[in-house]
This record gives sequence, structure tokens and C-alpha cells, in this order.
Amino acid sequence: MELTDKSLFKTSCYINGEWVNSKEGKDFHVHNPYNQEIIADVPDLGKEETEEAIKAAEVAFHSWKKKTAGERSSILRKWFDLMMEYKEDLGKILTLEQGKPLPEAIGEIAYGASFVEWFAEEAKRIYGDTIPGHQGDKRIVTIKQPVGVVAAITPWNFPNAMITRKVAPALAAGCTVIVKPAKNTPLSALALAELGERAGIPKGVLNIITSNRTKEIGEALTSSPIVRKLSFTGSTEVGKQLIKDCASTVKKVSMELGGNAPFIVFKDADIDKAVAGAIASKFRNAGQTCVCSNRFFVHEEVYAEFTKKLSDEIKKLKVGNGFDEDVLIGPMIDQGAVNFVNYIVNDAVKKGAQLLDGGKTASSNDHIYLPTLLTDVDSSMSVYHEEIFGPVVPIFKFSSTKEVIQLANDTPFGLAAYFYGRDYAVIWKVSEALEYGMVGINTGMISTTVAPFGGIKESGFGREGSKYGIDEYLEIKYLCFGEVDDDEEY
Ligand SMILES: NC(=O)C1=CN([C@@H]2O[C@H](COP(=O)(O)OP(=O)(O)OC[C@H]3O[C@@H](n4cnc5c(N)ncnc54)[C@H](OP(=O)(O)O)[C@@H]3O)[C@@H](O)[C@H]2O)C=CC1
Ligand SMILES: O=C(O)CCCC(=O)O
Repeated sequence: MELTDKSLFKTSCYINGEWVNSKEGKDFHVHNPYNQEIIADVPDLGKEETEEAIKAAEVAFHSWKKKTAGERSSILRKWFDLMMEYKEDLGKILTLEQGKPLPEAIGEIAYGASFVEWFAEEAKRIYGDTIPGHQGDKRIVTIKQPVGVVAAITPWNFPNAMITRKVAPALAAGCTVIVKPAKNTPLSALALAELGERAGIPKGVLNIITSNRTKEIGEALTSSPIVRKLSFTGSTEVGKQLIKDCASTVKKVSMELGGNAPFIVFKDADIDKAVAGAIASKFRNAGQTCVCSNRFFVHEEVYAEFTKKLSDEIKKLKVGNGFDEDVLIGPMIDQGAVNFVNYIVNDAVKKGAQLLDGGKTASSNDHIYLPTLLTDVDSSMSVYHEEIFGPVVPIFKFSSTKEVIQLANDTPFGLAAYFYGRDYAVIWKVSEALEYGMVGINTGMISTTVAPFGGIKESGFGREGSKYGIDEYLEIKYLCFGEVDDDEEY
């Protein structure tokens, strides 16, 4: 892999403005998910280094919060500019450690950078209120202040954007941050820190801890009274544990957890558009995205047409090494992910589903799962209940709007939902009836910096991006001004 700037390939951690290694001299391997080759060794930090990072972030908080919004904004803006300048290099590092096709990886860098640009601007718009007093001698004002030291725990599926979506609003608000990236994809996080340093982020404001001792780091972050906020993206199971762990110090918490997105095709839908939307929403990152469509509900009158057209498109998807031209589906992140998708598909087939496409790994590479289409699927199968996190489309048949709303909502998750139809009376009703934080109507692509990203139910709480995203890193303080005696009349 050729980088225009080789110094972006960092293999040390970043704490208090220094590039550091493990005190115990421990490292762990980072693998290329396409061929399992070792691509780097990074520090396996523990509790001690985590506590040092927390301390550094606490010290830095006192000066960072005092910078003007304009000063914080211009540092963030420089960081954005550098990300865009090096987007090809950052994309290559991302593909190498995560596997997604290079154009998709570069797209993620631009997406990640867009949060930095957006929150550079939002830093200047942290407004308070004046509120009419409840008594004649009272004046009421609110101000917003940064919550303090933030911990961000991020996943491997978006190794760049899930960091910037948390760090940019935190820094804009005046908070300082400790990031623990996923152990599969630490290199993108370290490259971001390198560019952050070049942009002028002061020491201690952004700290990156890589570790193979996940639980130890998690406990050090969640038990610390200095850390006032935890923002997490990952599985619902881990999210629930982290919420419990944060209770002991009553931290402010944001959780962006798993999904089980329905994709509904009504009988009046534009079927070609629905097929294009299904491909876009399902196969992004080989299906390893929390907003990927998980269950496809298609009206019985258009079931055959939709299935045939989708199957034709699925056959065109090229799988392979993310660095090869025209590849649209790269490898799964690891063997565990391949095993899980295999289990989901085999369970469905055993219970009567028909396999129209895929259903196995590629003959050339057993970490690439072929795009898979299952029909005759029903609610007895795991594919109905579980987040697949892989390139599998299970199609269910429905006959009435009432029935499909019930099916769509029949899950503890509530992140994203999609539907295709033309009747605006139905569109409004369905939009309101779906118990999800985000709904795509006649589109399979909903993610953007400008809109609030987040879920309800067991998909979590809190919103990222948009004008709301910065609120997660702010506290509202209310000032009640009483009257001071003054003899003069005005
Ligand atoms: N909502 C989403 O975007 C995502 C959802 N998922 C779902 O979760 C499934 C499993 O994926 P997986 O990667 O295991 O997701 P996890 O939830 O295990 O990992 C996400 C992040 O949390 C960290 N983590 C895990 N356990 C702890 C802990 N006890 N304390 C502190 N941090 C912790 C991980 O660290 P480490 O890497 O060191 O283990 C990683 O940084 C997927 O198949 C998918 O269904 C996964 C990723 C993202
Ligand atoms: O799977 C995730 O958690 C990342 C969401 C990516 C997006 O913003 O669309």
C-alpha cells in the first residue's frame, strides 16, 4: 500500500500530545480482513495508561473550555481541511484494516470529515436563553457549558466516521476526549490523531488508547469520576453493560446500538427505485452497518417482480479485495462474523427458506460472504429477530398495511426503517406508526451530517450529527438573578 504521506501510518498511541507505547511493552496485531495478514502491531495499553489519559484530558479541559468558540472552530476547520487533503491516504489505511472497498472507504473519510466541518460551525452557535422571570424581582438566563472529560468507545465498521461524529461535537463544545477505537481498526483512529496534532489540537484535548484488554479499559473509563460522559457505538449487549457501569458515577451517556431495520415495499411503489434502494441500504460495508436493512417486507402483489429484479441486481455485485477495481463487497471483519452469517442463513434454510443467491463464502476467499437472497422467510427464523450484520436479504410477504406495521415494529430494536410507496396518506401514517428513530421514505440512504442520527427502544438514545448532536456534550445551567437594592428610580 503506497501512501503519499507515510507518517499517517501511526503505530503508537496518542496521550497528552505524546506518541506513546505500552509501559509493559505489550503490543497486539492488527490484521487485514481480506487475507488475515498482520499489517501492524499497536500498543496494548492497560488501566495505568488509561488513567494517565484521563488525567491529561482533565488538565487540558481547563484551558480548552476557555478558548473562544472561534478559536476551537478554526482548529476543527484545519482538521477538516487536512482530512480532506489526505482522504486517499486515510481511505487506504481504512480499507487495509477494515476491508471495505477503497471508494467506499474514501467516501467514509469525506463523511467523517463532514462532521468535523459541521461542528466547527456549530461551535459558534451554542446559544443560551433569556426566560421571562416568574417573579417581578427575578431575571432568568440559561447558559450552556461543556460536560467535561468525554470517553468515546467506537466500532470497527466505521473506523473514521464514528470517531469524528463523537469527537468533533465534543471538542466544539469545549470538552476533551479519550477515544478507545475497536481493536480490529485502530490505525484509522491513530491517523486521525496525527492530523489533529497537525491542525493544532492542544495536548491532552484528544487522546487515543488502543488495547486488546477491552474490559480493563472499559472499566477504567466508566468507573472514573473524572469522565463525565460516555458516548458508545456498538452492540446492544455491550451498550447495556456500559450503561450499568456508568451508573456508579452517574455519567451522561449516549448509546448508538444495534438495529433490525425493516424495508417495506408497498404495492404502489416504484419497484425499480425500491430495488436500487434495497441494494444501497443492504450492501453498504458488506451489510455490516447498524442502519442496513435487515428484514424485507414486500406486498404480495409485487413480491415476484421485486424479488426477480433484486436477484438480477445482486448477481452483478462484484466481491473481492477492497483495493481491486469495481469491487463492491469486501470481506467480513473476521471469522466470527462469517460464522454468524452462515448460522443465520443455515437456520433459515433448515426452517424452509428458499436460497435464491449466495448462501456461502466466495470460492476465492472464505472471508467474503456472497450476497445472499432468501425467500419464503418467516418469523420462526433467527433472521427475523437478529441483526444480520452481513450481505443477506431475507424477503417476507405481506398483504395489508396493518399487518406490515405490526411485523416491522415486532422487535426490541428501533434504529432505522425504510419504505417505498406513492400514496401520501399512507406515507404519513406509516411514517408515524413505525417505532424507529430514523425513517427513509423512497430512499435507502439516510445518513448525513445534517440530520439527527440515533435510535429508540434497545437501539439506544441520544442523537449524533445535526444541530442536536452538540447537545450531548453540553449541560444547561440556569442563572436566576434576584434584585439588588438600588435607591435610584429609572
Ligand atoms: N451499532 C453499530 O454500529 C454496531 C453494531 N454492532 C453489532 O454488534 C455485533 C458485535 O460486534 P462487536 O464488534 O463485537 O461489537 P462490540 O459492541 O463488542 O464492540 C464495539 C466497541 O465496544 C468495545 N467493547 C466491547 N466490549 C466492551 C466492554 N466490556 N467495555 C468497553 N468497551 C467494549 C469494542 O472493543 P474491542 O474492539 O476491543 O472489542 C469496540 O470498541 C455486530 O455483529 C453487530 O450486530 C457492532 C459494531 C457496530
Ligand atoms: O453502523 C453504524 O453504527 C455506523 C452508522 C453509519 C452511518 O452513519 O450510516
